[in-house]
Amino acid sequence: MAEASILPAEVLLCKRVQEMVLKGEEPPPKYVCRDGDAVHEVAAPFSMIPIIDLSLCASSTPGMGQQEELQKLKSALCSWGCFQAVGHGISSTFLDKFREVSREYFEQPMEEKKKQAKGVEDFEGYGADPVPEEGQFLDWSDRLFLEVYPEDQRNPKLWPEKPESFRVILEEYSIKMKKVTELTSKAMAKSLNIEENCFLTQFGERAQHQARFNYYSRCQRPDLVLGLKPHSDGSGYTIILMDAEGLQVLKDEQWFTVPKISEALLVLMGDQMEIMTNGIFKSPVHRVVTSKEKERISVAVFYSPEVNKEIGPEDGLINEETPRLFKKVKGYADIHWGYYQKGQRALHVAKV
Ligand SMILES: O=C(O)CCC(=O)C(=O)O
Ligand SMILES: [Fe+2]
Repeated sequence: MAEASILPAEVLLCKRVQEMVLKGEEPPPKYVCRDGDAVHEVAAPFSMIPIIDLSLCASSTPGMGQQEELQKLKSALCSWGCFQAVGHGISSTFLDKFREVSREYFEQPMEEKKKQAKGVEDFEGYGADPVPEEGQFLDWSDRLFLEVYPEDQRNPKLWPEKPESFRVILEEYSIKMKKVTELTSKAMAKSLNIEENCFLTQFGERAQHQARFNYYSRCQRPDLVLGLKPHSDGSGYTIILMDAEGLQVLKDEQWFTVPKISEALLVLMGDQMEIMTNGIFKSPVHRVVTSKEKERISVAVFYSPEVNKEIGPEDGLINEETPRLFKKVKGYADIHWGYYQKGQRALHVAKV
């Protein structure tokens, strides 16, 4: 432990958490960030984060409960900032296949994963997030980060060739994700009674999809170490597939565990949707806890407006009663990243 305490973050981040666990190493001090806040935790009852049927919201023949579903969607995003999406058009069998191949990727020998290894300060590839600012804690996780859309932004060298089915399945998932983002963006606009394509237009033709495969190794000290530190996403919104509980959302100053629902995708607002909805939808602070018993896998797809596109609150959401809260912003993802590395939120930067 004495030796570990002098290791700077740059050095620790060259090692994979998975390797430390296999070698039976204790979490080094730079990973220790919790101070007994566990007492305030509540496992969210199954029904607290609403389950929304996207196909019902999208149907072009209104009726049959569409208005109620849209109302439920709006209310979920105003309070929780997230919802569990079903009726998204992806079969449970395929979701399981995608979970499985993601797990197989991380369970390969380190030599295989090192083919996608990133430099400590790079973003894309296999490894950990770049070194945070002094004084920030490290996350008990390894991840593979890949650009997915626009297609010309992909870095094929970083798309794993093993497991053999990885690329084909990721490609298929990506195509399906495009449909899910279209359904979701339209449903959100409809729920706010604004033109159904308005968010799609703001995201733009070259909207970004980035996939982040997260592997949270088992941890001997879940009371002291987090899988992912508290943060809000800098995306427009994020679509998360998980294979176990562990993700927690902050609401009314309390952490709530997101239940795992096999057939559902968690859709979580990022800061840019909070801006585009003039603060009506909330971009929630969330974190991932660690577990002694089981490792956890998740795949987050960050859906963000195209690079260099100015975004801002929808005109239809601004009136005398609800005046403009946010300015138009450009390059928000980069601004967000700067604050993220300091363990801070960035949203104030966009406030009027
Ligand atoms: O692992 C999860 O469930 C959430 C991941 C997450 O919040 C992120 O990658 O930004
Ligand atoms: Fe996140």
